[in-house]
Amino acid sequence: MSETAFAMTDGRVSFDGKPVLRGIDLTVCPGEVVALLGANGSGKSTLVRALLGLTPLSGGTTLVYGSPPGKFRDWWRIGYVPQRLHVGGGVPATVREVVASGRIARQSRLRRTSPADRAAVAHALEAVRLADRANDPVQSLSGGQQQRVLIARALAGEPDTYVMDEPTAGVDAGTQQLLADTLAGLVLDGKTVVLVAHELGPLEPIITRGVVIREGRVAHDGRPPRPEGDCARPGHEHQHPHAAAPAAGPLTGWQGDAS
Ligand SMILES: Nc1ncnc2c1ncn2[C@@H]1O[C@H](COP(=O)(O)OP(=O)(O)OP(=O)(O)O)[C@@H](O)[C@H]1O
Repeated sequence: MSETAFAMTDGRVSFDGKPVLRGIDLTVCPGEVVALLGANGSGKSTLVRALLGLTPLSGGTTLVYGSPPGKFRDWWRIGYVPQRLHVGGGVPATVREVVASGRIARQSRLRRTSPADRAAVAHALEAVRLADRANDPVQSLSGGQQQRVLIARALAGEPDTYVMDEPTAGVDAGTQQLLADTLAGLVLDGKTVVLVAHELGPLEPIITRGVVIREGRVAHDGRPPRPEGDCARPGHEHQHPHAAAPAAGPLTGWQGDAS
């Protein structure tokens, strides 16, 4: 089996005939910490979902550890933190239950929860500092705390590769630093990380590679570019296209050389 986490070649996605990804070539190797950057609506989330096979390609190919997503069986190797803050759906679930669901891909159909499962869940809850909320309904938590639950769910699965769609969106500075410290530990352990970010903030020191997406194409792939302009200022609010008209992102005007 290939140890290349993701390999997309000429990846294309269209929605209602409108091209959103227009020929993406992206390979992610073990131990890389890749930030997908770009303005609102440039296609970052679509790219992440296409890498995971959640959004089908309309052209090109993509492989997860050497297999097309539909044929990939070792999903425990991938820990996905989606962008949406809503967790638990309409079903009342405790924080612990949501985090424990991150172990499912590691469990066989017949095996009951093992001590290793319980230890991994406890460790994940500690890592995001939510152990004291473990028995609370997840809906009773703030948006930022719910984001930490999603991160803990991914941590609990002890995957080889983490895929995080804006893990720091809507979370306070302390939580951003907590996430950065947690990821730094994972990186030291040789884990692979692909994350979507609008502003790197405290994550910047651990990023090994920046991939800037502009209008569905890779505009830069190499050294993480430095943010510039108004959007780089502290306190800048990232806008989502679902909430408002598309806004310029911090890297919109970035024209640096690929390195
Ligand atoms: N399921 C969908 N159906 C139709 N259009 C979609 C769908 N998902 C995304 N789009 C559109 O595709 C484009 C890219 O969206 P995407 O969410 O991938 O961008 P993004 O770079 O992640 O943006 P943001 O930083 O705001 O999250 C946008 O114009 C968006 O409206």
